[in-house]
Amino acid sequence: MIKIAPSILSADFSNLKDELKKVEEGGADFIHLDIMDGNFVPNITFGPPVIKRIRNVTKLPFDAHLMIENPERYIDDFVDAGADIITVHEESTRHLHRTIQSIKNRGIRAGVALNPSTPLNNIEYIMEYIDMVLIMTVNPGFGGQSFISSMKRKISDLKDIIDKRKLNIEIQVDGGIKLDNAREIANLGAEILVVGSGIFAAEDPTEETKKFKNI
Ligand SMILES: O=C(CO)[C@@H](O)[C@H](O)COP(=O)(O)O
Ligand SMILES: [Fe+2]
Repeated sequence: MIKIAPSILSADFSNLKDELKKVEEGGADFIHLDIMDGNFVPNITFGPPVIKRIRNVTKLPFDAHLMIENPERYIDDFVDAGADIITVHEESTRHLHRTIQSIKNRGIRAGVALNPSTPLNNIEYIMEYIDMVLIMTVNPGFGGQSFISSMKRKISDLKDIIDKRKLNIEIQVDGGIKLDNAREIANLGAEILVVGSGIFAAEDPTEETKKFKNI
């Protein structure tokens, strides 16, 4: 079954506890946390203190998507706050291998995210060290954008590479995923779908999460 990671970027921040409960009840597999620094991306969101607070209100694993420059400076803070997976952008650090090592050394899962224009080649030599690749299907920074259709080929190319090299890597896809394109994206090889506005802008996020689980 497809794994669903609701992104709280589109949730009601004044009522995060209830928002988390709603998607947990709907069968969400992860909580996707979009961390933005106003530098790597134009938007600013939240950081470790918020994560630490919400860690107590759900048992779901926290999937932290760091859209920040030089994320190596903050790995320990995010692990200490309760992140179970940390994904860093390939474009955000000069020393990707070292950054991945510092995530793995803390005993959690490491992912690498690629902006739409970043080729898969850029992660060729570090793939054996990571647990997940996040294919961005919008430009990072905001929820509610449209899926960039040329990313479909990127997802299936990544799936081929993983299969050919027999790597143990999950493919996560993030941006513009709605009920009407989710099945197609899953069929290309995506195993974890991040859904923000598609769940939290809906009237009933619990029911919407169930629908995504059943695509
Ligand atoms: O990382 C990001 C945006 O930078 C995403 O996780 C979005 O939050 C997904 O939102 P939708 O496109 O599903 O509304
Ligand atoms: Fe994200």
